[in-house]
Amino acid sequence: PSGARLIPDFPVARSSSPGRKGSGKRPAAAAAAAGSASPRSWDEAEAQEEEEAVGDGDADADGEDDPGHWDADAADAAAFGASGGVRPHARALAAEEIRQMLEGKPLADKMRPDTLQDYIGQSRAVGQETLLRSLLETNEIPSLILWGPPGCGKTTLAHIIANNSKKHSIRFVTLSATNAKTNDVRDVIKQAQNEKSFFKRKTILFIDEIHRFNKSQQDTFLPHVECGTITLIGATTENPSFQVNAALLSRCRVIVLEKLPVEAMVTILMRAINSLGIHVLDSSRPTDPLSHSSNSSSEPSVFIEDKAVDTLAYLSDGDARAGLNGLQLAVLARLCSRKMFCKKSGQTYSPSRVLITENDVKEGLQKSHILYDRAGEEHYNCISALHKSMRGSDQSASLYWLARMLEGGEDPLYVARRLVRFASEDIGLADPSALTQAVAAYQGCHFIGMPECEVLLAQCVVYFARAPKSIEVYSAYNNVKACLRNHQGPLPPVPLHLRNAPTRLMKDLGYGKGYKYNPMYSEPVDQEYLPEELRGVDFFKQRRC
Ligand SMILES: Nc1ncnc2c1ncn2[C@@H]1O[C@H](COP(=O)(O)OP(=O)(O)OP(=O)(O)O)[C@@H](O)[C@H]1O
Repeated sequence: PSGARLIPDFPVARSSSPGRKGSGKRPAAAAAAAGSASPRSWDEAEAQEEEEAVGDGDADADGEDDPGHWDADAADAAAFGASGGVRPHARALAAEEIRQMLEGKPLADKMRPDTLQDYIGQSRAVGQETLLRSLLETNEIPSLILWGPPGCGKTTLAHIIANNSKKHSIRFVTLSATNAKTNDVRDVIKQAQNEKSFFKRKTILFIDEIHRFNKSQQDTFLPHVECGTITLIGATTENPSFQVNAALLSRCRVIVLEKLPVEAMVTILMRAINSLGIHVLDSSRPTDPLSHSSNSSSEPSVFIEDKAVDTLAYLSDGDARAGLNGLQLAVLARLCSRKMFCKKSGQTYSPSRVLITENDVKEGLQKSHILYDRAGEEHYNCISALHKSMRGSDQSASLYWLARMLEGGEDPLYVARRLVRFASEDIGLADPSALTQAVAAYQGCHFIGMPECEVLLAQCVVYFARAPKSIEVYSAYNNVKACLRNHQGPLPPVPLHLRNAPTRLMKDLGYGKGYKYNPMYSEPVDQEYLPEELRGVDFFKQRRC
């Protein structure tokens, strides 16, 4: 992926990053910091303020003891020398101010854009030339299904539509299929009918995670979408062709949102970083003059390494919520550990700089559980570990890998599908009811969703770990497939006696001739079922034919 080159693996200490110096290329975060990202803040006035050149310093030359703390004098003397790559952004904010801004509501919610202008990426769905964009601009909102991976901006797009609709006196009601009941939907529809008939007001109903509604719950909307009582906007991470009723789907426009690319993630993160008044250290410009902080308070300023931003953008895997929350955790953890550090060492002196390093953001991501990458390698590693643990009849390990996936946000249906496969591949005829168990677990997960379905999967996983195993059928079937693959020349014809003969002509050609209908015989029937050239082959015994 393009993002891979954004995070070359070089040590934290700037003095040991010749690769970056030499390449002359600036990482995405530094490039964004240098100009393009438009600062946004909770306080618009602050964001408008002219950028000031603030802060200076660098990490400890070895970056080991406590890379997050250093003081201006030490930094000046470090390898970075009297120069550095501090990229100025918004007004210098003190660490304490930043900590207060980060407490409470998740950063991702605070940063949720209100307008399409601030909505990053997704140009295929809502770019300038798209139909949806013109519809949104003229406030002609069709019923929509927003389909895309987590954190790519589905709810945000709905939020932007809601903002716009309110300006045009359109009601916007939000329900989440994770906790709404059918009666809640009925109430919304009833109110929408009243609003429509008495006040001629339209209602847009946004249902988050619409795939969690079962088919009959989805049927509740159908007539009301049809007659225009409500405009439905559903958001789903699941393929709507399987998870949304066909009839409902045909009345909605499906908008496919994509995983945010690394560049878009950098822009989103940089906006948050600017809003917080955190400064980015540009490692590609080691000779920039280090200016002293313009922060008037005695509190330290907060800095982040540009490679930390790039790493965050890359590891967030297109999920802006994960990236922003990872940033929030990294900054908060670093600010809190600064306090602890001072306490522990009994210092009264507070370090004048706080640096967020690449390691801090990696830890932040781990804490927000997103290092479990649902689309990438970790997804396959964990399912493989689960499969092997069940095969090895280790029930504890099986439960562990199951929980690792589910707690990491894995789709329970993905796990359930693997269990169906395992039931036949590894247990097979040693316990044929395993297949029934797996299919039942799949259906149960489909009915009740997470988190309730986790115990269904846990039960099935333990059943499978404890079950006797047989690969007899699986191996025999593989032998048959190998036989077909290795066959030279045209495949042998189906023996005439095994062919059906529904017409006179076929009978005349010998179809079905000599076939012995088994139920007519009380003793075992001597009859060939394989093609002539395979006579005597036993796929259950041999590995290859
Ligand atoms: N395209 C975007 N532009 C700017 N910010 C975005 C964008 N997409 C997501 N974000 C940020 O990420 C946060 C989470 O996004 P959002 O809630 O829209 O994701 P979602 O696709 O609905 O995810 P989920 O399926 O997990 O509910 C938002 O609050 C916002 O701060």
